[in-house]
Amino acid sequence: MSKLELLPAVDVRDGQAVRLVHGESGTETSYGSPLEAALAWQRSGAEWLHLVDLDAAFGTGDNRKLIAEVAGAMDIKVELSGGIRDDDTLAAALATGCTRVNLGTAALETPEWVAKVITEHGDRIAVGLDVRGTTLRGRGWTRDGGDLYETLERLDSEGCARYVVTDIAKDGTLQGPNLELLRNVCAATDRPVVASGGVSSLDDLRAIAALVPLGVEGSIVGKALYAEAFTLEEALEAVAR
Ligand SMILES: O=C(O)c1ccccc1NCC(=O)[C@H](O)[C@H](O)COP(=O)(O)O
Repeated sequence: MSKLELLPAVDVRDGQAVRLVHGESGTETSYGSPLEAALAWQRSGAEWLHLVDLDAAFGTGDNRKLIAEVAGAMDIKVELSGGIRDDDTLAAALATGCTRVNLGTAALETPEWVAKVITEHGDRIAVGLDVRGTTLRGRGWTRDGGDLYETLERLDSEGCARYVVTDIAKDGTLQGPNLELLRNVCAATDRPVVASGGVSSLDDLRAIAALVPLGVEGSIVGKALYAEAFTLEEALEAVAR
């Protein structure tokens, strides 16, 4: 059985590494330099970094230069998210050398473009399914964007390689992941799923790791690491077997 991949998160707002609650603008707690945070996760043994440009996601500008600097400084794999919605933003994201990008809003608002870039870039494209209940949210999670399972069926048929599934109600709250949502999404698709939102403890990570046989491939971890609920070394050890 494969082990669960862990993706420590660095979410960037106004040049700073921050954590949000429910992904809401205005709830930021700042954790300083994004580059320092990313390098710290790399030194701690991370194999992946989940890097988010929150300003690009919210439409309040972007941190493009800084994001490219952070991605370029990494020796590990990088998943890049936030505001990637057209040819220009996709080209800039891919040019950072990241392993893959995570499209959110575009999958809801410009499905033809997303189908095209899935065909062009294969598994360098993942789609973020950010939900409240079973309703998808776009534009930095501020607008409704359709039904989770209908969208999943469409993206599957277009060849989408993997999904990053976030329960917004859990995100940044340290309330534990939505395991039922993860099980339901895994039952609806044969593509790998990356879990996101709510991880609070090593037991949460073990519970997500138990879903690997169902199709969960990885878990993003944000707030719990910054709040020092556990160390990344402990997390990697917890999911190593
Ligand atoms: O990923 C995005 O595009 C995004 C857009 C708007 C608000 C938040 C966004 N991402 C947040 C994350 O990816 C978090 O880092 C991740 O879900 C970790 O959550 P947690 O472990 O609960 O801090």
